Formats: sequence, C-alpha cells, structure tokens
Amino acid sequence: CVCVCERDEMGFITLLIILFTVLWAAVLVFRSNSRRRPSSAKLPPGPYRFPIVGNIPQLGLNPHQSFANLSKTYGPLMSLHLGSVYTVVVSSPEIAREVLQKHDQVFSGRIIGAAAQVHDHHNISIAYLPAGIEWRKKRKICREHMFSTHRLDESQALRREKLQKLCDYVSNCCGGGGGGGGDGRAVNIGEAAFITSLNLMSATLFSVDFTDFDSDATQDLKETIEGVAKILGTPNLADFFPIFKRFDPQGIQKKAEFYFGKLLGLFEDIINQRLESRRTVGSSRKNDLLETLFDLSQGTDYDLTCKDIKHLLVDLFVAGTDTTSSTVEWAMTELLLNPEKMANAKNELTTLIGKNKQVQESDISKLPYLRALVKETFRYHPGGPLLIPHKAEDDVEINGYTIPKDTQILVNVWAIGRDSSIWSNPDSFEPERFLDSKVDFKGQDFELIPFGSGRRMCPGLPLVDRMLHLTVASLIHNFDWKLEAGVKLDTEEKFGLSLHKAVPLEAIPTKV
Ligand code: HEM
Repeated sequence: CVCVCERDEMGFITLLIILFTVLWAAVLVFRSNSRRRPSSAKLPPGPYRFPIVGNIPQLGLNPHQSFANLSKTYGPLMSLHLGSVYTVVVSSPEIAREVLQKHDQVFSGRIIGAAAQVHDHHNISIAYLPAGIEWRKKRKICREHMFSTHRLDESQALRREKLQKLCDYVSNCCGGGGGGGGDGRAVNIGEAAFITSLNLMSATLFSVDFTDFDSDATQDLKETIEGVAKILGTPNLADFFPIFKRFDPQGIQKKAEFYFGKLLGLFEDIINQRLESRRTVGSSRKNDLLETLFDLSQGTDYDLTCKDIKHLLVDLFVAGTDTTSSTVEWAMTELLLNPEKMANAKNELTTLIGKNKQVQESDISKLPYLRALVKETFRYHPGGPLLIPHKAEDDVEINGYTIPKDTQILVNVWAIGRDSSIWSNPDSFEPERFLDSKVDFKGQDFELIPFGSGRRMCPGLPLVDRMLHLTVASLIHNFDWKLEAGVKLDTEEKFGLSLHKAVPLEAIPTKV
C-alpha cells in the first residue's frame, strides 16, 4: 500500500512538473515573441500558428517540401513560428539575392542548435562561428591554403588514385570476375560514393586512405560521420523550446557528445601521429593540407591551435562527405531513371575522352553534357535544401516587411529549383536545359544556389567541382548499370543535414 501511494504521489508530482513546465514554456514563448517584435513591425505573412507549438505540426518529415507548399499560398517571404523560434522562409531567387547578397552581412549569423554545442564545437567551428575575425581567418585558410587552384592541382594525383580504387571495387562487383559476363553483385552506390568521398577528402587533407571498401573500420567511420550529420539534421525540441535544453528530451545532445567525441578522438590520433613523424629526423614531408595547417600554426598570424585543426577537420568531413556522396547517388538515380540521358553522357565521354582512357580533372571543362548533368542534379536534388540556417544580426527591411533581429532564415533552395515560373518542366530531369545557358552554381545565379551565396557560401565548392564530376564520370564511363530484377526505382527523399534518397540506390554494374 505504501508503494502504491508513493507511486501515485510520484506520478502526480511528475504531472505537476510537466504542467508547470508547459505553462512556463508558454509564458516564455509569448514574452520572447512579443519582446522581439516592435508593435509597428509588419512581418511577412504566414500560416495560422497553433498555441505554444506554433507551426511545428506543419513541418512534416520533409520540411523543405512542406515549406514549398506553404509558400505557394503565403509567398516567397513567409513567417513561421517553430516553438519559440521565429523563422522566415525565403523561396524566390529575387529575395534570396536580397538576403544573401544585398544584406549579406546582416544575415551572416547562424542559429546554433544544442547538438552543435557539444565539445565546445560552436565556439571553434567555421560553420557556426559568427562572421567575425576568427571565422574570417578560417575561411581564409580554406580559400588560400586548402581549396585554391594551386593546392588542388597539387593533390590531384592522389584523388585519381582514390577513384581508381572505386573503379576496382566496382569491377569486382561485375559479373564474370570483372569481365562483364554472368550476373554481377549490386553496388550500394551511395555507400561506395561515400567511401570514395571520404578517401578523396582524406587524401586531399592528410594523404591517407581512411577506409577500405567492405571493411569494419569503414563501416564504423561511415556511421560516425553519418551519426554527426544525422544528429545535426534532426529537429530538436530543445531548440524550439530552449528551456528543455537541460533535459535533453530526445537524447540528441547525448548522442552528439558521443559521435563528436569519437570523431575528434580520431583526428587527434592522426594529428599526433603526424606531429611525431615531423619530429623524426629524416622522415619525408607530406605535401598535404594537414602539413599546411601545421605550418600555419607556427609563427603566423593565424594563431591556429591543435583544437582549431581538429574541429576544422570535423567541419570539413561532416560538411563535405555526405553532401558529395548523396549528390552522386542522386545523379546516378536520375541517369538510371532516364536511360537516354545516361546514353548522352556516356557518348560524350566515349567521343571526347576515348574508350579505354580515364577522365582527368583537366578534362571536366571540355565535357559540357557532364557539367550540365551535374547542374541539373543540383537544381533537382540540392544537397542542402534549406542551406544551413542563417540568423538576422539586426532588424532589416525586405520587400516592405520587417525581419526582426535574431530571426532564423531558411533559404528554400529546393523550392527555387522546382519553381515552374523559373524552370520549364521543373519536375523532369533535363540536363539539356543547361547546355545553352550560362547559369552556374557558383553563387551568382540565384535560381541555382546549392552552395549558397555571399560570405557564408560553401568554401568546399572548388573541391566538390572536381570530386563530383570525376566520380560520376568514372562510374558511367567505365560501367553499364542496371537494376536488380523486380526493383522499382523512386526519388523519395529523406530530410537531414544533407538530402538523402529515402531508399538507397543499388545497381548492378557491367564492365564496359
Ligand atoms: C555536393 C557537395 C556540397 C554541397 C551541396 C554543399 C553545400 C553547402 C551549403 C548549402 C552550405 C551552407 C551555405 C549557407 O549557409 O549559406 C555549406 C557550407 C559549408 N560547407 Fe559545403 N557543400 C558541399 C561540400 C562541401 C565540401 C567538400 C566541403 C569541405 C571539404 C564543405 C565545407 C563546408 C563548410 C565548412 C561550410 C560552412 C561555411 C560557413 O558557415 O562559413 N562543403 N555547404
């Protein structure tokens, strides 16, 4: 009897705590919303918001799609209330230009979720630092010392070697021992592309092969990077209602601690090994970006510490691998769904490169169909459909509406890519639309901004430009692809830090 009473009492107390917390949240949301907005401010229009939760129920599993639908009613500058986070969604090239170019500086802030705050990451990370002196230094390192044409040219042989590994792996999956006869083994293209991106990145950054196809270590590393990306891309109640942060109701912060910790530990080991080898007399100097970072950490104005290097590597791997490999997977999915486009791309490679020759980075500019195919993939399946959330650092007026300081800004690149007032037949995959067009994805043409634009634009673009074209070209130039019997291919999406295919693409290769 005592136990039952105690349990009832505990249950009641828990209920009281929950009720009190919800009421407290409601009061705080109301107060923060009313404090943030001057009464005279004319905010962008938006859908009805429910009490306390606001528009969270309208997010759905694919928020970029839900926002695209809502913006058909409320326009290209739309207000939403995600719990206590006042959010504005941008869905047209004109307004994207206003936000990312004209008012670039004001909108250069970042909204930082609880998951990015573990291991002090947000205070060091290039992706989360405010656009001030520290951030500028790191961007400069990326621009001048990591992704400059000169640096990338120096490491291109390493990337060629890693692509050969991909081709060898796929060859082994071909029927008849790689000779093209018999039934082959289906390749999980996203996974193979992920391992290749990982290897291309680790070759460029620190001259090592991180992984082998099919090994346990590969799986472990893949899961860790995907774990970080997944955690950063999962909507967190604690971000919508900061008072829940200390309770971590979905366990997101705990998982983030774990995955970030694992990745930071791995990079620390690599850094320590390299420092050891630099101290060893007679050991040869590596010609990679880690070496450059060490050089910059000594006697320069960059003031780079080992902690900075570790977190920078986390940023580059997390931001760079998953996005690149999912883009390869989307490109291959569309080519398998559209055999005539696949034939066009193959014909171009056969004609301009030659049957038994490998594509080189210097060939990319000579392959217009391949370039158009990659642009079309970015239009239709942008890796970051809402960019990384920006934050208004001050009150700004856009199109006659006030965007209050601290507003979260989401640029719906996905919606812009599928807008029928911009693109003819937006729901069909047509690389040809780019053949006679000057539109490019380098941040100047706001109808195609998969890397963003302005000061927060993706710094990895020059590397992606090489890795992506070369990976897709290698897969289609060296192999024919078919689906397993009975498999139906679709283009269902799964939202996260990068936009994945909901059902992974598996296809059987045959050696050409
Ligand atoms: C297909 C591949 C990729 C796509 C589609 C992509 C896309 C993006 C997007 C949309 C942003 C946010 C821009 C904004 O918020 O305005 C971003 C930021 C970033 N990307 Fe990429 N990215 C890719 C590959 C890479 C690679 C390979 C690297 C590095 C090796 C990289 C490093 C970064 C970093 C560090 C940021 C944060 C920049 C900042 O906040 O200042 N990305 N990327």
